[in-house]
Amino acid sequence: MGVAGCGKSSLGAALAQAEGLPLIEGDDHHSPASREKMRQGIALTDADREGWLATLGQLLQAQPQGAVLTCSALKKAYRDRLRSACPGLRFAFLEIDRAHAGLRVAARAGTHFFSSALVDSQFATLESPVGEAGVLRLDALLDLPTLQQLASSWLATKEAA
Ligand SMILES: Nc1ncnc2c1ncn2[C@@H]1O[C@H](COP(=O)(O)OP(=O)(O)OP(=O)(O)O)[C@@H](O)[C@H]1O
Ligand SMILES: O=C(O)[C@H](O)[C@@H](O)[C@H](O)[C@H](O)CO
Repeated sequence: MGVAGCGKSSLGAALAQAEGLPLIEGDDHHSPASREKMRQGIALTDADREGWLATLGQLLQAQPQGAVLTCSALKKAYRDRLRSACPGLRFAFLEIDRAHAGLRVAARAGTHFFSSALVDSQFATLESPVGEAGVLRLDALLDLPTLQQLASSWLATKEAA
Protein backbone atom coordinates (compact mmCIF):
# COMPACT_ATOMS: atom_id res chain seq x y z
CA MET A 1 0.00 0.00 0.00
CA GLY A 2 0.92 3.65 -0.39
CA VAL A 3 0.53 6.65 -2.65
CA ALA A 4 0.91 6.59 -6.42
CA GLY A 5 4.48 5.96 -7.43
CA CYS A 6 5.61 4.45 -4.13
CA GLY A 7 6.37 1.13 -5.84
CA LYS A 8 3.35 -1.06 -5.05
CA SER A 9 3.27 -2.75 -8.44
CA SER A 10 7.02 -3.34 -8.52
CA LEU A 11 7.24 -4.80 -5.01
CA GLY A 12 3.95 -6.67 -5.37
CA ALA A 13 5.17 -8.49 -8.46
CA ALA A 14 8.56 -9.30 -6.92
CA LEU A 15 6.98 -10.49 -3.67
CA ALA A 16 4.34 -12.63 -5.39
CA GLN A 17 7.03 -14.30 -7.47
CA ALA A 18 9.33 -14.89 -4.49
CA GLU A 19 6.51 -16.28 -2.34
CA GLY A 20 4.80 -18.27 -5.12
CA LEU A 21 1.56 -16.42 -4.43
CA PRO A 22 -0.99 -15.04 -6.89
CA LEU A 23 -0.79 -11.30 -7.55
CA ILE A 24 -3.91 -9.14 -7.49
CA GLU A 25 -3.10 -5.80 -9.10
CA GLY A 26 -5.47 -3.31 -7.51
CA ASP A 27 -5.23 -0.82 -10.35
CA ASP A 28 -6.68 -3.42 -12.75
CA HIS A 29 -9.98 -3.32 -10.87
CA HIS A 30 -10.82 0.38 -10.86
CA SER A 31 -14.00 1.10 -12.83
CA PRO A 32 -13.57 2.67 -16.28
CA ALA A 33 -15.12 5.85 -14.85
CA SER A 34 -12.54 5.96 -12.02
CA ARG A 35 -9.69 5.38 -14.44
CA GLU A 36 -10.97 8.21 -16.61
CA LYS A 37 -11.20 10.52 -13.60
CA MET A 38 -7.61 9.77 -12.65
CA ARG A 39 -6.49 10.25 -16.25
CA GLN A 40 -8.12 13.69 -16.18
CA GLY A 41 -6.48 14.59 -12.87
CA ILE A 42 -9.66 14.30 -10.78
CA ALA A 43 -9.10 12.62 -7.42
CA LEU A 44 -11.23 9.62 -6.50
CA THR A 45 -13.75 10.00 -3.67
CA ASP A 46 -14.81 7.51 -0.99
CA ALA A 47 -17.81 6.68 -3.20
CA ASP A 48 -15.55 6.01 -6.20
CA ARG A 49 -13.46 3.64 -4.12
CA GLU A 50 -16.44 1.84 -2.56
CA GLY A 51 -17.12 -0.77 -5.24
CA TRP A 52 -13.43 -1.14 -5.95
CA LEU A 53 -12.65 -2.08 -2.32
CA ALA A 54 -15.58 -4.51 -2.32
CA THR A 55 -14.16 -6.20 -5.42
CA LEU A 56 -10.67 -6.38 -3.93
CA GLY A 57 -12.08 -7.94 -0.77
CA GLN A 58 -13.86 -10.59 -2.82
CA LEU A 59 -10.70 -11.30 -4.81
CA LEU A 60 -8.79 -11.82 -1.56
CA GLN A 61 -11.50 -14.13 -0.23
CA ALA A 62 -11.21 -16.18 -3.42
CA GLN A 63 -7.55 -16.93 -2.53
CA PRO A 64 -7.69 -18.78 0.80
CA GLN A 65 -4.08 -19.94 0.35
CA GLY A 66 -2.99 -16.30 0.33
CA ALA A 67 -2.23 -13.65 -2.23
CA VAL A 68 -0.32 -10.44 -2.74
CA LEU A 69 -2.57 -7.43 -3.38
CA THR A 70 -1.34 -4.06 -4.59
CA CYS A 71 -3.73 -1.39 -3.33
CA SER A 72 -3.24 2.23 -2.39
CA ALA A 73 -5.40 1.65 0.76
CA LEU A 74 -4.80 5.27 1.70
CA LYS A 75 -7.33 5.60 4.54
CA LYS A 76 -7.73 3.52 7.67
CA ALA A 77 -11.37 2.90 6.76
CA TYR A 78 -10.26 1.38 3.44
CA ARG A 79 -7.78 -0.89 5.20
CA ASP A 80 -10.38 -1.91 7.78
CA ARG A 81 -12.74 -2.76 4.97
CA LEU A 82 -10.16 -5.10 3.44
CA ARG A 83 -9.33 -6.53 6.87
CA SER A 84 -12.96 -7.39 7.49
CA ALA A 85 -13.10 -9.18 4.12
CA CYS A 86 -9.85 -10.98 4.84
CA PRO A 87 -9.09 -11.49 8.55
CA GLY A 88 -5.35 -11.59 9.20
CA LEU A 89 -4.55 -9.38 6.23
CA ARG A 90 -1.22 -7.60 6.64
CA PHE A 91 -0.03 -4.39 4.99
CA ALA A 92 3.42 -3.51 3.70
CA PHE A 93 3.48 0.30 3.60
CA LEU A 94 5.88 1.78 1.08
CA GLU A 95 6.63 5.19 2.56
CA ILE A 96 7.85 7.81 0.12
CA ASP A 97 8.22 11.58 0.27
CA ARG A 98 6.26 13.94 -1.95
CA ALA A 99 9.25 14.93 -4.06
CA HIS A 100 10.27 11.38 -4.99
CA ALA A 101 6.67 10.30 -5.63
CA GLY A 102 6.25 13.28 -7.95
CA LEU A 103 9.42 12.43 -9.84
CA ARG A 104 8.42 8.79 -10.28
CA VAL A 105 4.88 9.58 -11.42
CA ALA A 106 6.08 12.27 -13.83
CA ALA A 107 8.70 9.93 -15.29
CA ARG A 108 6.06 7.40 -16.37
CA ALA A 109 3.41 9.95 -17.37
CA GLY A 110 3.35 8.85 -21.01
CA THR A 111 2.70 5.21 -20.26
CA HIS A 112 0.39 5.24 -17.21
CA PHE A 113 -3.18 6.46 -16.72
CA PHE A 114 -2.46 8.22 -13.44
CA SER A 115 -2.16 12.03 -13.76
CA SER A 116 0.82 13.60 -12.03
CA ALA A 117 -1.55 16.42 -11.02
CA LEU A 118 -2.98 14.00 -8.45
CA VAL A 119 0.11 13.38 -6.38
CA ASP A 120 -0.73 16.14 -3.87
CA SER A 121 -4.19 14.66 -3.31
CA GLN A 122 -2.67 11.23 -2.67
CA PHE A 123 -0.64 12.73 0.19
CA ALA A 124 -3.62 14.72 1.46
CA THR A 125 -5.70 11.53 1.59
CA LEU A 126 -3.05 9.26 3.08
CA GLU A 127 -3.61 8.23 6.69
CA SER A 128 -0.38 6.57 7.76
CA PRO A 129 -0.91 2.97 8.88
CA VAL A 130 2.14 3.08 11.15
CA GLY A 131 1.00 1.88 14.57
CA GLU A 132 -1.81 -0.32 13.25
CA ALA A 133 -1.41 -4.05 13.88
CA GLY A 134 0.08 -6.11 11.07
CA VAL A 135 1.84 -3.26 9.29
CA LEU A 136 5.39 -3.20 7.97
CA ARG A 137 6.78 0.24 7.12
CA LEU A 138 9.27 0.16 4.28
CA ASP A 139 11.45 2.96 2.93
CA ALA A 140 10.29 3.14 -0.69
CA LEU A 141 13.70 4.46 -1.77
CA LEU A 142 15.42 1.17 -0.97
CA ASP A 143 16.24 -1.01 -3.97
CA LEU A 144 13.68 -3.57 -5.05
CA PRO A 145 15.57 -6.77 -4.05
CA THR A 146 16.07 -5.35 -0.54
CA LEU A 147 12.40 -4.41 -0.25
CA GLN A 148 11.35 -7.88 -1.36
CA GLN A 149 13.68 -9.54 1.15
CA LEU A 150 12.44 -7.34 3.99
CA ALA A 151 8.82 -8.09 3.09
CA SER A 152 9.45 -11.82 2.75
CA SER A 153 11.25 -11.96 6.12
CA TRP A 154 8.35 -10.13 7.76
CA LEU A 155 5.80 -12.46 6.17
CA ALA A 156 7.72 -15.39 7.63
CA THR A 157 7.21 -14.03 11.14
CA LYS A 158 4.16 -14.93 13.14
CA GLU A 159 3.15 -11.32 13.80
CA ALA A 160 -0.58 -11.08 14.30
CA ALA A 161 -2.53 -8.70 12.11
N1 LIG B 1 12.36 0.48 -5.13
C1 LIG B 1 12.37 1.26 -6.22
N2 LIG B 1 13.45 1.99 -6.52
C2 LIG B 1 13.48 2.79 -7.60
N3 LIG B 1 12.45 2.95 -8.48
C3 LIG B 1 11.35 2.26 -8.22
C4 LIG B 1 11.24 1.38 -7.08
N4 LIG B 1 10.00 0.83 -7.10
C5 LIG B 1 9.37 1.34 -8.16
N5 LIG B 1 10.17 2.18 -8.85
C6 LIG B 1 9.82 2.94 -10.06
O1 LIG B 1 8.86 3.92 -9.67
C7 LIG B 1 7.80 3.96 -10.61
C8 LIG B 1 6.49 3.63 -9.91
O2 LIG B 1 6.56 2.27 -9.49
P1 LIG B 1 5.26 1.38 -9.39
O3 LIG B 1 4.48 1.44 -10.65
O4 LIG B 1 5.72 0.06 -8.89
O5 LIG B 1 4.52 2.16 -8.24
P2 LIG B 1 3.02 2.04 -7.79
O6 LIG B 1 2.97 2.45 -6.38
O7 LIG B 1 2.48 0.73 -8.18
O8 LIG B 1 2.35 3.10 -8.61
P3 LIG B 1 0.90 3.08 -9.14
O9 LIG B 1 0.03 2.48 -8.10
O10 LIG B 1 0.70 4.52 -9.29
O11 LIG B 1 0.95 2.31 -10.41
C9 LIG B 1 8.17 3.01 -11.74
O12 LIG B 1 8.80 3.71 -12.78
C10 LIG B 1 9.13 2.04 -11.08
O13 LIG B 1 10.05 1.52 -12.00
O1 LIG C 1 -6.92 5.18 -4.35
C1 LIG C 1 -6.43 5.78 -5.30
O2 LIG C 1 -6.40 7.01 -5.40
C2 LIG C 1 -5.84 4.98 -6.42
O3 LIG C 1 -5.82 3.62 -6.12
C3 LIG C 1 -4.45 5.48 -6.74
O4 LIG C 1 -3.61 5.37 -5.62
C4 LIG C 1 -3.91 4.93 -8.03
O5 LIG C 1 -4.75 4.04 -8.68
C5 LIG C 1 -2.57 4.32 -8.13
O6 LIG C 1 -1.64 4.59 -7.20
C6 LIG C 1 -2.15 4.47 -9.58
O7 LIG C 1 -1.11 5.23 -9.82
